[in-house]
Amino acid sequence: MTAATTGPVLVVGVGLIGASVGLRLTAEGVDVRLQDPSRTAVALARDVGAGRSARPDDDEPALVVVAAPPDVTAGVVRAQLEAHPGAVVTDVASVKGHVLAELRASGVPLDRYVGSHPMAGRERSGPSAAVPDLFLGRPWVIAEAEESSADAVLAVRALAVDLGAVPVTMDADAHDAAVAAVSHVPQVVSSLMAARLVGVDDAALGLAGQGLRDVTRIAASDPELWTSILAANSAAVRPLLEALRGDLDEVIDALASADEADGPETIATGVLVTLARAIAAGNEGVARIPGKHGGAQRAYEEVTVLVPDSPGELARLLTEIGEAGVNLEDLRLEHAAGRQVGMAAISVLPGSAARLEAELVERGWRLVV
Ligand SMILES: NC(=O)C1=CN([C@@H]2O[C@H](COP(=O)(O)OP(=O)(O)OC[C@H]3O[C@@H](n4cnc5c(N)ncnc54)[C@H](O)[C@@H]3O)[C@@H](O)[C@H]2O)C=CC1
Ligand SMILES: O=C(O)C(=O)Cc1ccc(O)cc1
Repeated sequence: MTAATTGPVLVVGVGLIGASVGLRLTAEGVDVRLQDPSRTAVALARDVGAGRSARPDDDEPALVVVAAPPDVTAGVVRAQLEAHPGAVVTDVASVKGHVLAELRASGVPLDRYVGSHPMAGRERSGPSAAVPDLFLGRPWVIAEAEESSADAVLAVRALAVDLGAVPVTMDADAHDAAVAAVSHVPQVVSSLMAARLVGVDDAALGLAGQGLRDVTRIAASDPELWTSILAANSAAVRPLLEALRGDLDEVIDALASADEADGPETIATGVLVTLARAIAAGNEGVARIPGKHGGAQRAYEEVTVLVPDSPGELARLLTEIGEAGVNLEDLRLEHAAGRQVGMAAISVLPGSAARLEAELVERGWRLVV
């Protein structure tokens, strides 16, 4: 066993996140027990290999991981602190300030409690969507409170590391402001955008490309979970949405002026620059998103290859890129609706694209140029 987490670990709430924690810890040889008000969820989590059902006569857990919906998390954490007086208790709820405030108000001693939040998820929920590598390389926020003991903090950091994540220390309020900007507001924007597609006719949707897919990917998320997250982080999310509404109003006003004009020359002064600034500000923002290894985003070169839609073709392409001695930095697949071919956009280090293109053409691949 290589894990620093020795267990036993009790996972309370065995949906996507809880069962993913259990899967990885079980694979590391840790004794994991599963508990959930849904007996089906427990049985399913057990079946996928996340651990075994908790029993009333179990010995005491060393660590309890609460992975229940955010609105019930504080109550469940409190019950676990009281039920297991020797255990460290953490929770993984997406909002931290609300949970901590509720726990403080309850008066329960918090030395054995350390809130946390893995920045990893999927659009699907429940134990059947669990995967052991969900947290690999992802940030895991450790939102220690003033009351948290050093030992408890160490145990939760060790858990994050054992799950392959990268622990990041932040206090609860800073965490909530950060996730409002990088996770919660993007969810609202994506959902609202996707909702606008409901009335769009099929012919128009057939023209959709990767741009629309990129903007709406997370709109497939679970409505119940996100209702709970947004309600619990309303104080941090609302001002950002108000600022966004201001930006939208500026763009709408500019478009209204452009609409009234007969051509670019007659558009009122300042209108076009408003539009250009909106897009340029987006360029500036997107350049700030860290790249795949967490550092500043790198400018990769991209080679786009047509891949026949038949078994083994993508694997053959990847093998041949390796044989060409070029390191694949990233891979994006695009599917053209109704066509028997896909497009693989291969990101490579600057300076490598021309060589890779030549190698692939020589091997008979068709490139999109
Ligand atoms: N889904 C995601 O992408 C991420 C979710 N989180 C957080 O993880 C937590 C769990 O989310 P998911 O696993 O996605 O949800 P899920 O819906 O897959 O699973 C939640 C589980 O909690 C159980 N549950 C409900 N009430 C409970 C209670 N009172 N006590 C114990 N268990 C209870 C449910 O029966 C269900 O099995 C949430 O707090 C969420 O904010 C954190 C990071 C990412
Ligand atoms: O937001 C993201 O980028 C995700 O990867 C999914 C996610 C959803 C909810 C969370 O609390 C944390 C992460």
